[in-house]
Amino acid sequence: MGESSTASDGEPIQHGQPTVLIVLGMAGSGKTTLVQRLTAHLHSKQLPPYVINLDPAVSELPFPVNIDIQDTVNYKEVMKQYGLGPNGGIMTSLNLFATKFDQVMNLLQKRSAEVKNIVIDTPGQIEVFTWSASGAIITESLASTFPTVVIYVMDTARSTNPVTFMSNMLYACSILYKTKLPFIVVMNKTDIVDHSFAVEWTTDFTAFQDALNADTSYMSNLSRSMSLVLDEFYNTLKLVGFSAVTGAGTDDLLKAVEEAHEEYVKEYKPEYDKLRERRIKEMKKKEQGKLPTNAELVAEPGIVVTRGIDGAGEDTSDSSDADADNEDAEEDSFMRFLDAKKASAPKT
Ligand SMILES: Nc1nc2c(ncn2[C@@H]2O[C@H](COP(=O)(O)OP(=O)(O)OP(=O)(O)O)[C@@H](O)[C@H]2O)c(=O)[nH]1
Repeated sequence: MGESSTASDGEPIQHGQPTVLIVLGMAGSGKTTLVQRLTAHLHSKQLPPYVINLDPAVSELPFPVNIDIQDTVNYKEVMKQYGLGPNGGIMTSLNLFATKFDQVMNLLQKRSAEVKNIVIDTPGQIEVFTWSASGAIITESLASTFPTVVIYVMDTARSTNPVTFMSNMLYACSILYKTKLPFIVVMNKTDIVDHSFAVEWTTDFTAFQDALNADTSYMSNLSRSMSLVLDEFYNTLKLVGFSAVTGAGTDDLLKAVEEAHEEYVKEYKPEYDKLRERRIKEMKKKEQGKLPTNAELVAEPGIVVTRGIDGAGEDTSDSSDADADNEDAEEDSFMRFLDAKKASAPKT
């Protein structure tokens, strides 16, 4: 387990509610290096964060971590046992870990008075987290308990083409739709290319149009229209230039995190409070209506020894109740969609 911040008399410092930072981004954008830089900075300010690694396939973590998915789930073993390739292995490992996330939440709640930030590194394959039931479960669990913020990391040097920039921004916007949380775009690697072009493109519509002017392709025309559509997204966007290698922009990033924390409390918390109440009601209903099966009565939970989750039980199931709920909801909505289609189809 990592250290907690301590006062000079050795007593833990009480910090109020911590902010959860979910770090997302395309493979190679610099998520892990950013977490490393941020962690080192916060340690130097005597504010060590609580760090969770959710990437089961990372070979070496360059920062101290409190909870590591790799201590609970063996990704290579998962691939072998389920006959999966690398992506399927990562997805299934995250599913298995999500079934244990209530234990992670208990640990976080116990430590919440002592830490100011909870930092979460996610798998390189961004869709494994953003488009999976387990990613949604983890995000909802965190966001219905703590002020939670998404940090979307972009590689500045690889976004200087306006069409590429637009496709990355559309992706960012789709993640905002999925997570429904305050959103910070971190333009990383500013030691290679300054991010001022991105600030200009997101604040001055004509500057972006000018950048596209030389190009008359279909993608370029589409990007032109899309920049108008994204105007509202850009208006509320917190865009920060950063270099995970040099540390430039760290203060700006922390300031944006503070603002996003406030935004969560004002704008997003009421929705997440409602969601939590609904979940509690659903759980109570399930508990009342469900009798334990014979298997549940005799089952001895296996123990996985982990650095982070003391006494976490090994789980061999491949989906949780919450996963199933989510799938049910998606199936219901798909059935409604089909019914609506059938009803509106011209009669032959
Ligand atoms: N010049 C420069 N290089 C960086 C910066 N941040 C990360 N890198 C480099 O970019 C590469 C990818 O960085 P990672 O931190 O592993 O990126 P990631 O997003 O965690 O990658 P995945 O784990 O594959 O998703 C590494 O070679 C880093 O050294 C930066 O601010 N500046």
